[in-house]
Amino acid sequence: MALTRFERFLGRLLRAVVWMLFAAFKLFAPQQRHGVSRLPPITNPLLLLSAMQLARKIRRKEVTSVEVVQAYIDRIQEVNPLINAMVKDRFSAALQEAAQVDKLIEEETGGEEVLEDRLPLLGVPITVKEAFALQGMPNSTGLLTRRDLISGVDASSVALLKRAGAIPLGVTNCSELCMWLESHNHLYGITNNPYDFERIAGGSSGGEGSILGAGASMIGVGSDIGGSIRIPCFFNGIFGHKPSTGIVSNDGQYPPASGLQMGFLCTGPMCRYAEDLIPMLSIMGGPNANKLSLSAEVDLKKLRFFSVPHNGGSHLVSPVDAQLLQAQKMVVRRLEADLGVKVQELFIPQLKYSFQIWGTMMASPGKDGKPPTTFAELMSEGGKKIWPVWELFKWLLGFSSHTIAAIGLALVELFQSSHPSPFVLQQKESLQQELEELLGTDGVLLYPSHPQISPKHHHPIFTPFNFCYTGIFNILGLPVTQCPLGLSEEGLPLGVQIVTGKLQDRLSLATALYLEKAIGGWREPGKTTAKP
Ligand SMILES: CCCCCCCC/C=C\CCCCCCCC(N)=O
Repeated sequence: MALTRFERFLGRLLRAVVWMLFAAFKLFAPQQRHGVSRLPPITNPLLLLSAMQLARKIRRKEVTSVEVVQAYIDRIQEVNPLINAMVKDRFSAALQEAAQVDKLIEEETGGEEVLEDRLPLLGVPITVKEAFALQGMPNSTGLLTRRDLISGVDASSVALLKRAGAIPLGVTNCSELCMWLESHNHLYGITNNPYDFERIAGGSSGGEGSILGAGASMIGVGSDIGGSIRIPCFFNGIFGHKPSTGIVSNDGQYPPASGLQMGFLCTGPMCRYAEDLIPMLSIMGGPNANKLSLSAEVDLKKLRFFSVPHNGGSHLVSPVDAQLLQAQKMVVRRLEADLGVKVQELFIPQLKYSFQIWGTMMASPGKDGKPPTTFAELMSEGGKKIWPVWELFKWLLGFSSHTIAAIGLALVELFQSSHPSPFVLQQKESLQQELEELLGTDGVLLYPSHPQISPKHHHPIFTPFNFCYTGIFNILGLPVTQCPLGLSEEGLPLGVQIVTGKLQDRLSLATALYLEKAIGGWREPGKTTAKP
């Protein structure tokens, strides 16, 4: 049973309405104006080292932690007024902690190896998405009603990074309730893309994406239930990893997942240099990281590679940008030339239903039979669930404390059927089986990160389903590494998702490391406009 004619008609109607709204928006939307159009260049060479290189230098006393932390504070102070990525800092506490680190290193008698083993990130600064609890910092997730909430403890993943010696510099912006492609809310405002301030930094971990892309942080913590690590990593030209389900604890982030969503939400690392992904994942995963055999050597020549260029033409989703298709082809050529492997191009028809699969599974009750918390409940004010239609009315008059994206999601929820379509469930099952068989323990799949290069601010309102290029892998529980692939003709980041079988994270991580060397990885914004 395929989609009914009525469902297809509804899809087309929706597209027509969206394009009419988009045309009206283009005509009347106010343009953002910035005095400065480019990010200032990076002048301090410390900002161009990976976390692993810096940690080594700090341990060897080649540089002090205070110098490194101060370098990052200076860079944040220089760029944050332009990108609005960090929403609350803890600079003086971070400098004090850095001074303690330097003292500890001075007094350590066991040698560098002891420190490396016990405290692999000793003295290295880090940034954290505001949706995670970080002691002493706000944890509003962009909700005005949570504006005074200060975390008393750390989220599990943040605690593990701190225990490894990392020094948090502050928390970064996200979309309202972490459920949108753009990082915008009425508490902190909108985050800009460091490559073009008129474009989005992505969401929901967009503050992390932007601050990392701007060279004002080198490692950060993000979360992803539909692409919230991978979309901002893609738009800001950095690396990110959505781990296999169940490896990194999701405790201590808001909102908590409910229903089946607990199995789709993943916490993971975001960083500028690929070599930091594995150490961060090992730390953030705690004992669970052992399931991934991250230290086992990967011989890329022995892997089977596949490339899927698009989702087969869903009418809800934009076609994949020609420059992204070209970049993915270039990766295929490099893999074939450098490694002598044959990359097989595939079309997987079930991917066309990615959004329907994601939507159905996200709305499903958990194993305990309880339905997930509704978006309107999460948006509640003074303990009362909001009324989406009333909220829309308020928004039109400029009185709502919520973004149009959050209101839109609460409205869509009203029309969601409580009876999942058997056709969609069947597509999900067959896709899961096909991909698990295809990838096994040695398969690597290349898939676009998103059909579009970073859009202009607010434009995702007209293309809300595009996120399903990333969201589908949350439902399937597969690990994905987001890898940058140079810049477009307009100087905006290109990229690709690298997908592997469950618990085979080391394969996509090794492929990303290779591609960083082959293609160049993160590029400093405003410096070069280079095609891949
Ligand atoms: C104002 C327009 C709103 C229309 C809403 C249309 C429905 C689209 C459904 C879901 C969009 C969710 C986007 C999720 C982005 C990433 C989420 C994440 N935390 O990983």
